Amino acid sequence: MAPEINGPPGVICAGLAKTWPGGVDAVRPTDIQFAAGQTTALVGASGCGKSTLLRMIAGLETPSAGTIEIGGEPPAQTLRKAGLSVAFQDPSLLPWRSVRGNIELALSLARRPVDRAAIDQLIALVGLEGFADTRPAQLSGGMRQRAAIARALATEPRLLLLDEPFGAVDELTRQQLAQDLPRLWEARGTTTILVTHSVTEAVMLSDRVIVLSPRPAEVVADIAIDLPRPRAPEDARKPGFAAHVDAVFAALSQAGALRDRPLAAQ
Ligand SMILES: Nc1ncnc2c1ncn2[C@@H]1O[C@H](COP(=O)(O)OP(=O)(O)OP(=O)(O)O)[C@@H](O)[C@H]1O
Repeated sequence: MAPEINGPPGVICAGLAKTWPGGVDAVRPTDIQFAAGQTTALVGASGCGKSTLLRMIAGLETPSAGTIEIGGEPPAQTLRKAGLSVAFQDPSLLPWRSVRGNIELALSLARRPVDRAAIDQLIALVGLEGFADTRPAQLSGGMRQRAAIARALATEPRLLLLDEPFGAVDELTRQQLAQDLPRLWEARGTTTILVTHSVTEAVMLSDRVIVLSPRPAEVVADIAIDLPRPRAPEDARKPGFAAHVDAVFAALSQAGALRDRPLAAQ
């Protein structure tokens, strides 16, 4: 069996670029480093290339140019060691398995012990108590997304990649998750990279927000979110928090990302 990865990995993208077949340039040659154990949000206009960037880091798309190293190894290696989890917009749960069954399968595939109590804790963390034995078709879209988040967390990944994981989740649950998840990532020492359309959510969750230009994506601002943790929903109204949100919006505006389609302030 492959050895375990010890500690959260840093991620280094060097000259990373993606041109889709047909000539659509999604990501311009880009150098980005994600520090070990930090949470970084990627924000930018719709269609700018955020998901493409994240999918390349996940090893799900092949870069047209450049390299990605996760803790010094290529993404495929990290995937093989089950050190990487993804939760994307489309939850892709197996329809014939319950919430618990989907989580158990992820653990089995990662060759991790199936600990019923730990699974119950995760299901409770994402607010799905009472739905452990329910199949995806009987869940709402937001509940399916939360089940996918629980599944992504179950294997205790060293690197967690989240693409709009709360897209269909209701506002109150989003706020709860935005409080609970960073605590878990901190306790476990997870390197987290997330894509979100919400600037407030980016600031609430992250140590750092990277602002991308309209397509093809390139880094236009790199903003440290040096606000104390834990952060609560009411903190969003405090001047320090609002100043960070304003800084992200200013960078988006300067990059021309707000021209056609404003990003949500919430
Ligand atoms: N599989 C694919 N084949 C061809 N083009 C693609 C593919 N996936 C994405 N694209 C194109 O790449 C560009 C960037 O898409 P991407 O999904 O990365 O953007 P995004 O910033 O994540 O968008 P959104 O915020 O709306 O989810 C778009 O022009 C899109 O049409």
